[in-house]
Amino acid sequence: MRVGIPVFPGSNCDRDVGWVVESVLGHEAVYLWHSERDLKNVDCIIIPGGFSYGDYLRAGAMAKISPITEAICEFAEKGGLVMGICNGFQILLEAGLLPGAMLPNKTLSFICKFVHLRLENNEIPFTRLYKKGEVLKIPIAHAEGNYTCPEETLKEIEENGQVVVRYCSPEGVVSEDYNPNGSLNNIAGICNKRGNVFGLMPHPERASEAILGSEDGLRMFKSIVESITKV
Ligand SMILES: NC(=O)CC[C@H](N)C(=O)O
Repeated sequence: MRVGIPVFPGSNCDRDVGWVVESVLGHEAVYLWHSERDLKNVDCIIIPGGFSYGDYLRAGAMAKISPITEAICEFAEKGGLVMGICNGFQILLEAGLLPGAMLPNKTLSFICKFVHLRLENNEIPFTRLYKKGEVLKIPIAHAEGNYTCPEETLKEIEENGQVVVRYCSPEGVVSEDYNPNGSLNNIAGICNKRGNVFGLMPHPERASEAILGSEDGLRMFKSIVESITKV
């Protein structure tokens, strides 16, 4: 399988995602430079974390108009699988592939730590190897992860099952005490209505090997592989 990993000036998790794809899973990572429009026949796209274009204006606001993002939007419209991690999620929001927007964290600081997530939807291609209600330990590292959207959108995404992961306690309790950044309804990741585009603030690639303190993120990558190779 060929996994496309877009690289923007300021991306800093592209090689980490590439490591998981190649060294942990044994698939091919294809790096796609931001000024290219050719997706090089990849099977799926994983937009990595980082600070695309220095997070100027707003995180993801400049990346949304780069040629590679236009190509990714066309790929997603045709049903291609696109996952955005952290800055990748911010780019998907800015590009309109996912609903809502990010505000600065409620603490107004950069937060880098392990958090717990409750898996709310295991019926999309990115989470099929998890159990619904499972608690995952995966780290966050961001300054703009405070998810917001209009009230009607929130109602819609909740009713459609588009909230895929939520910040929670180690026991799986969702409460304000375990909301690191102020996100509405403790939202950590959402998908589009069709389920082929998924964005999350936590970094599954940083929780894909035991030596990193958790392997709970690995099944997201394995789920994508399975969805593509075993449809
Ligand atoms: N880890 C990342 O992707 C970086 C975070 C992001 N650009 C922010 O600070 O909000």
